Amino acid sequence: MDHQVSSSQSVISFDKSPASTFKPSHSRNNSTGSSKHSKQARNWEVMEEASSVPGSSLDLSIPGICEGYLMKRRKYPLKGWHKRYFLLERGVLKYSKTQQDVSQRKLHGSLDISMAVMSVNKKSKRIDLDAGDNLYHLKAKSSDIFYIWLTKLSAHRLFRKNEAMSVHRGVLHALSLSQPVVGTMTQQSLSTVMNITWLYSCTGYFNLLPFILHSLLQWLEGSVPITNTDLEMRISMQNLFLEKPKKKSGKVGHSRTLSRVEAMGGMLYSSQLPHTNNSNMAASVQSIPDYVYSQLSNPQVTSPEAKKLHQDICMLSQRVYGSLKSIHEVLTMERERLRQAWTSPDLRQNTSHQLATLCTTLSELDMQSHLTKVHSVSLSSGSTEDSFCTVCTDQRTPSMARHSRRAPSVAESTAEYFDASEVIMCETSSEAEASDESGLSDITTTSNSEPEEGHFIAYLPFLSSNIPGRRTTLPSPCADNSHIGIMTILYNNIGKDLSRVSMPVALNEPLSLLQRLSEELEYSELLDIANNTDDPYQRMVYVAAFSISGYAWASWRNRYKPFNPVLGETYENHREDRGFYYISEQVSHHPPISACHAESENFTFWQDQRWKNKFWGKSVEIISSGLVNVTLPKYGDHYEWNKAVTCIHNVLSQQRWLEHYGEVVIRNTKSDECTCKMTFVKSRYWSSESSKNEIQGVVLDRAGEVVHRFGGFWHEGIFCDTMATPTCIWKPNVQPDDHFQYYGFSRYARELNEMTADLEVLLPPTDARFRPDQKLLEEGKVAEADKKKDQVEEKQRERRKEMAKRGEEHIPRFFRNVLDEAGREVWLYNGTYWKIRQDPGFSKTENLNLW
Ligand SMILES: CC(C)CCC[C@@H](C)[C@H]1CC[C@H]2[C@@H]3CC=C4C[C@@H](O)CC[C@]4(C)[C@H]3CC[C@]12C
Repeated sequence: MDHQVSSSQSVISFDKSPASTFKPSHSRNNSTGSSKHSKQARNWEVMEEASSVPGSSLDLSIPGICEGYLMKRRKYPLKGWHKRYFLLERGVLKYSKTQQDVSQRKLHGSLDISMAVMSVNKKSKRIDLDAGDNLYHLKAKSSDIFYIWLTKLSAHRLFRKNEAMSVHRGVLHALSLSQPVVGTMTQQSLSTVMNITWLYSCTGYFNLLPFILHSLLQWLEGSVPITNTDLEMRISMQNLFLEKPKKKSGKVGHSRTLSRVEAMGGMLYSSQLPHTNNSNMAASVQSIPDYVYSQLSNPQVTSPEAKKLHQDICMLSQRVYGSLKSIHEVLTMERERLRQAWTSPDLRQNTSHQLATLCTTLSELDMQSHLTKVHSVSLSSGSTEDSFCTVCTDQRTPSMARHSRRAPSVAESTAEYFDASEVIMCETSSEAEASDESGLSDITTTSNSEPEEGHFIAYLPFLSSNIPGRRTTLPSPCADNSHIGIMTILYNNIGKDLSRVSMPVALNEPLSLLQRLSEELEYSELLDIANNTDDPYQRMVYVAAFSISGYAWASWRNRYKPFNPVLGETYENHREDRGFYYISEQVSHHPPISACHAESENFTFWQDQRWKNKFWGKSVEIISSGLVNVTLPKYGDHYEWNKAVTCIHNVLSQQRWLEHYGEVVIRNTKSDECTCKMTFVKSRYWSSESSKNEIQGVVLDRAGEVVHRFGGFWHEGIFCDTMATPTCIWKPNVQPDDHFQYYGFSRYARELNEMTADLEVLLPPTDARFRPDQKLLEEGKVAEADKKKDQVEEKQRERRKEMAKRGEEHIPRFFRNVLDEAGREVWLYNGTYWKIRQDPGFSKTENLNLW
């Protein structure tokens, strides 16, 4: 039955102008707004959540099965479509290669469609289902098939919702049975609540569960009543998922009790309603929720049975709440234990011999030998003094240590600035210098060549060092933002470019995207190593590890978004300890483009970040277009690579999580000797947590033969087993214990927005550290920050209008727009920032007044 839809309902009547059958609610925003895209976006419609009238009787009849072939887009990064056999039954869409596979239950995947946002494109006969964790792109061969599926999918969604709603009404009903006449229902009601609770937790809706329990407690304690609409709203918001009970009888368990719930649900519509003191309740179906509500909101309980029921439910709720809390605590502890096991060398040694060898001995020895090499090479590069940016181990005289440094020799501009900053920095004592942070001794002992000279390389990768003089925490912890209805914001702005939507500041972290992008240099030591690795294939492995390391933040940073930089905003990051100078500028506002450039003795790094987002209903995909570039001066290499797709799953809920997927290819434009291909593996719906965030990569020679193989996880580390000895190439730094209270920031991220007295006089006023709303947020003044943010955005709009009036166009100050060899438009650093900073200084030049 190729491309035919079979349905257990013999005739399906459908309307080709589906307005009568379906309720598309919004057009979908598909991109950041090129005209082609917006045209495409107009063809997309987000199907409204199937809704039933509150209080009305629910149609619980099971819609007919629908099955047949559809085209399904292949899983990212694979391109194209393939034919798959689909079966839609009781609101669950399953698929496999053939009908036979489906009937033999050899499934490729399944999706609860009531959990999914459904968007359709009638023109291209496409149906997209986004269930947050799982995304299906489907296409029908003909309009007829398209409309049949659409009808069926809508019917099944409604069915699932009604089913959930009926259970919910059962709960309300059970709770309402506080009248003496139904006092005998106590046990039943309790087990109903128990089982609903169990079901909710089983289906993973921990977020709904505490709400129900909380509301229960509040109600029982006589404070706030549960409102029916509140619960219903939450259920529909969460797309509540409940398996239809199996109608087996006699077995003790949830299926049996559920039948009881159903029976109760049934009772709601029968004439046996409790009505002792409420004559107007009669048997009116419409007014039942009101009745329940009135009971719930009136905790004046009189009968002893009802009191007992209250107490029982109260105790039970508290117990369930308590045990959930302790489960959560145990899981948190377990996670912490695992984290420590991974990071602590002692525990690592206790794990398998192989791991210990891999992680500890080899990696550290290998890294040390590399770094020794790096350092000796740089020392021997014709300089009498240390040409590396090093930090003095003598903590009593940090400024003296700075004096002993000489300018790096690679870039003239860098060197000029370096000298200038030396003088100024030594004159001003920064608050940072007062810090008594230590941690240097650890490092000195592991560095085998430098300590006698009083120097060491500060960027040993596996040993998170406390650089003296930098803050280790933020001025204020982050405010909880879980109450902010992102759903409302997004849905009110459907069809709009999301980057244009102004969001409340409570959703922000106190960093701008320019600062965020500089985090990609957190592990710049990998490039230092690459620039001192003679073997081109090994070199490529380090470059690859560097490209991966720039994604490591994603496990911690899913609750807040960075500030959208204002046009003309800049950000510099001079890291003496890491030896690089980073500068970035917001060069375009719509579409947003952030250009950045970093330079050190061992590498030059630049990229312009243009990204568009695709909002699928539950998840947002961020697709970056600019290439990342790195040159290594010692070998004359110029590497360039694309970025993986970053997906924010469940963007609307607190179960948000980030994933990177796609193929990344690193090419050396100066030589085709070797190429690197990596796959950021997309997690599969049914795969375990432990296989998430995986990366596999190979380094190929000219003939396409594999020379090195590496792999691992972007949140855990990368190993290469084809080197002389299996080597751990990179491992992320340990997160500070209090990271949850501080936006999930790493040590490195906490330092980015730090303003020191010496910096304050050197930075241009356009630097992100001066952005007032961001500063206020950092200090925890959310309301003030919100107000200020509006002002900053308004000022930007005014500036744009003024310029348009004058017929002027904004010209970025430190980057210029050129075409690269492949004809792509790129933004390159014009080399002026550090020069101006040194002479005449930004205080003596004209700067944009951004805020
Ligand atoms: C609703 C809000 C609060 C949820 C949080 C959204 C966060 C996770 C989003 C908002 C903006 C996003 C960033 C936008 C642009 C880029 C550049 C790209 O090259 C890598 C991903 C990166 C860096 C994104 C990472 C994820 C991100 C930080």
